[in-house]
Amino acid sequence: MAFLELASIHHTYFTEESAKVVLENISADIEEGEFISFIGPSGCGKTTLLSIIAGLIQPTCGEASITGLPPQKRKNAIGYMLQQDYLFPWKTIEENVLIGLKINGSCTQEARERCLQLLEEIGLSGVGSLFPRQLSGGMRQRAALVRTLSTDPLVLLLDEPFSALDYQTKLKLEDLVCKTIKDLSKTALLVTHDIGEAIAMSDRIFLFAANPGRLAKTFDIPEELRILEPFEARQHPLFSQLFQTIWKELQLLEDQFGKSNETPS
Ligand SMILES: Nc1ncnc2c1ncn2[C@@H]1O[C@H](COP(=O)(O)OP(=O)(O)OP(=O)(O)O)[C@@H](O)[C@H]1O
Repeated sequence: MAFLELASIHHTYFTEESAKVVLENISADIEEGEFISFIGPSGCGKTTLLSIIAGLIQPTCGEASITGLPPQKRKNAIGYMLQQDYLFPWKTIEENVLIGLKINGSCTQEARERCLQLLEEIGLSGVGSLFPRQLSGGMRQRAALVRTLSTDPLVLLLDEPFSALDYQTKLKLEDLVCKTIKDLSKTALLVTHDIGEAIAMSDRIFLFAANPGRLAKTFDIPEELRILEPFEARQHPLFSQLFQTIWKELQLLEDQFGKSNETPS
């Protein structure tokens, strides 16, 4: 039995005028500790699928389930990190990082120390008393990662967490986030538009087709790349081969998506 199971998920958004089928028959098994990236044309439903996995949206049909976890333990099983850091500007970094624990009523001395340790490991020692405005975008996003990890979730959902950062910061953060996630043995699902980022960080890539969103292909990242840090993986000859293969597949899907969106004359 898989750790995280997506079972025949369909989702339709209903508005007053119409019903839009966004996801169709998404099924996949994800193992504990796997890092999976979701890529696909804009609007194919990647964020909707993450929201379903997070339990923020109830799918029209099907189910996303974390096996072996009783319902009362699922509440804190998932951490969600977004493109924007959403740190509270009036709170210090330490207060921001600990906020999830406080809301949960689980801000024990041990949990607090674990968070502060994580801040240090992620290169943010000494910034706990500063306010978000006093940090760079990359530092704020690192603080947001620590906040996401503070409640010790089993599954991390990462929705384009690096897309608002400059290229150099993004590359550095990819290495750091990958290492942190591996060291803590978390299961991670990343939504990205960056094929290189997906190849460099993941164990597998799910390529989605659009209109309606469905799982078109799965790519297993070769062992030679998976053992490398993302930055090193980008230099490996297999990286560019895989990049080209996925790029071509994505172009085909985007062409099909474009055609399916054309209105007949
Ligand atoms: N609350 C909503 N109500 C109605 N339609 C919605 C809602 N949220 C998203 N949609 C539509 O569902 C489709 C999928 O959206 P979603 O954000 O999941 O796609 P995505 O693949 O993450 O897109 P992108 O890559 O551009 O971020 C889009 O057509 C979007 O307009």
